[in-house]
Amino acid sequence: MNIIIISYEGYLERKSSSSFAFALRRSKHQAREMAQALRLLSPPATNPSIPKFSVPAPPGRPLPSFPRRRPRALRASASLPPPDLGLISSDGGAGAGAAIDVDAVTEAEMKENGFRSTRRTKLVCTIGPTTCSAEQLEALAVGGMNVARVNMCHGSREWHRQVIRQVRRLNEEKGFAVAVMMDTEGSEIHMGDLGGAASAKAEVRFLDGFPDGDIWTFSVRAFNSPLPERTINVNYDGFAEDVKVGDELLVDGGMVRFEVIEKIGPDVKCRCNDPGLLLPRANLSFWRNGRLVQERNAMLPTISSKDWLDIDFGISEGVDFIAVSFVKSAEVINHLKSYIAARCRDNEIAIIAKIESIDSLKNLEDIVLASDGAMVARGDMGAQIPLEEVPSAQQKIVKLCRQLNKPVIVASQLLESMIEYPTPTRAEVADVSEAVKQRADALMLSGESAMGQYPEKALTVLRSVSLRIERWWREEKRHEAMELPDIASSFSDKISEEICNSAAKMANNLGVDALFVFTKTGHMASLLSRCRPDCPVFAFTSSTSVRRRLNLLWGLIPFRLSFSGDMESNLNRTFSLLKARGMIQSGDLVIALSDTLQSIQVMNVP
Ligand SMILES: Nc1ncnc2c1ncn2[C@@H]1O[C@H](COP(=O)(O)OP(=O)(O)O)[C@@H](O)[C@H]1O
Ligand SMILES: C=C(OP(=O)(O)O)C(=O)O
Ligand SMILES: [K+]
Ligand SMILES: [Mg+2]
Repeated sequence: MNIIIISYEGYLERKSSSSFAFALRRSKHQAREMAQALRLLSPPATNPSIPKFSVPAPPGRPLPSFPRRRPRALRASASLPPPDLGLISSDGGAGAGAAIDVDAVTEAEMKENGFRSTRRTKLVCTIGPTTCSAEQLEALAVGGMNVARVNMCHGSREWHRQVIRQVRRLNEEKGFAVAVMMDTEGSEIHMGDLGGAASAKAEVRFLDGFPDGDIWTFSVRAFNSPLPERTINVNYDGFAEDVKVGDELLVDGGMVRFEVIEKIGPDVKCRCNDPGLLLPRANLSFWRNGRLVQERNAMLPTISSKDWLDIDFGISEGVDFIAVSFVKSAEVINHLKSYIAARCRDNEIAIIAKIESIDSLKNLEDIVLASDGAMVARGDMGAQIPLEEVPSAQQKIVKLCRQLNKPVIVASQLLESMIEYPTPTRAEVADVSEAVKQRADALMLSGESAMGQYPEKALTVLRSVSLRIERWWREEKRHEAMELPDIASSFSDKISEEICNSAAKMANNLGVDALFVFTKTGHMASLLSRCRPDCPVFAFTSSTSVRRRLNLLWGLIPFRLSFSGDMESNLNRTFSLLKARGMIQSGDLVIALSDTLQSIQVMNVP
């Protein structure tokens, strides 16, 4: 099949020469004439002088000129208005059956501030005891939560089921498009549940000026509740055999530290060296001579038998993402993907690899390539590599994911102090800004939203810092010259990639208001997001699940809309639907792409 590109009045389209004559519609008459003039309709064998992908300029025709945009009326208030919670998929008066699904929060934000200033960085909130009610979930959705994460380390399956269904109900009834991410427990070592207590304090006192830490027993024995005083259950049977006297035991990535002082059968006695709060089911790791010990626990499978049951549960509840804890190699991701493909009709679950172990850093590129996205899981990573190496690992992972076109989430302790206090530290704000400057796709709250006292305030901080830093980036015009390597695996993908790279560049150079992409699988939308263009990307897809998954990607505003292969009618319908809802205005300058036609078109909204 020979590929040609036709251009007329700001419109470029890719067509196979065989289907070209049929596909031409009346409105493209000029392009046909032009193509004929250039003898593009004859096969290249007889026309070897026309190189592939050359975009011929119409002879004697001036470049299309773009009327200047009308400035958008900006209102003074920068705060997020309450969303219009009306019937969201109504067609806005644009004709029966012409419905479009729009996120209620985004719609309100766009009406208020114009779409140039919508937030590009996506926000993930871990749901826990303080945020699991319908009202609290709604408050987070209104506050900008794009993805709700449930952590299978904690809570019962029934509890998670209620949360997932509540999120779905909110989406259906109130017009949100919050995606659900299930995070596996993994088979790493962790503490038991503290016999029901919310937390316990491990302390260090001073006797005659010398530190004297509490002695705690970490045991693999099964206890009847209540647990004996200062006793912690450990979930891994090999624990007591694997640790040695003198080892350092890190709880929760080093938030509390102990030294192993004695082993008595299944009991390991430890003295607290660095005091802190012990939380139920906190992760445990042990270090010897300044290095992480990975003995038999390194042989445990990444996905435990309990994880497989959780994954089945996630599939049956229709989660959008599964985040896999402590990934060591690409193999486990491939295995999980084929498991899901065999059980899930349209392969509708995206797999996020959590980068948190030494092995995952060693095999980073293979793992990221095999996955649909990655998470910089700084909590456990900080217990596996020296803390001072975490920031450079983060930067490396974020950069690699962008290059390989995989969404990346920066997670853990972004606003840790807000678990207890209503205001973040300056250092936390700087950390959030750094992740936004690195242009990560998403930021994640853990304890801040799962069990903290100020979940909505923490989300507000993420939202406002993201908006401010993104604006700063645009105002300073600091287009970073990141090399985006070719990633296409087929010729057709290569075309999509070139179209998206060019469209993003054109969008910046022309100062367009928005990129529109009509996408079936979301792939072309992801390629646009990868370019991090200055303007927002409106992604139209006919699948509700693709739409929810696109919610994780930087700069994308996903809409659900059924569309045809006819770009002209798609665009006309989309324009009138969005205009009727007050989301775009006549005169807005738009670049529209389609992945079925592999086309690119520059135009003003009529
Ligand atoms: N479903 C839940 N039920 C109870 N507590 C939870 C739940 N999810 C999270 N939490 C609490 O929030 C804290 C932070 O969540 P997260 O970072 O996801 O877990 P972890 O601290 O185990 O890595 C947890 O330590 C736990 O105390
Ligand atoms: C996100 C992380 O994983 P989890 O909260 O499940 O331990 C982390 O370790 O940073
Ligand atoms: K987890
Ligand atoms: Mg972790």
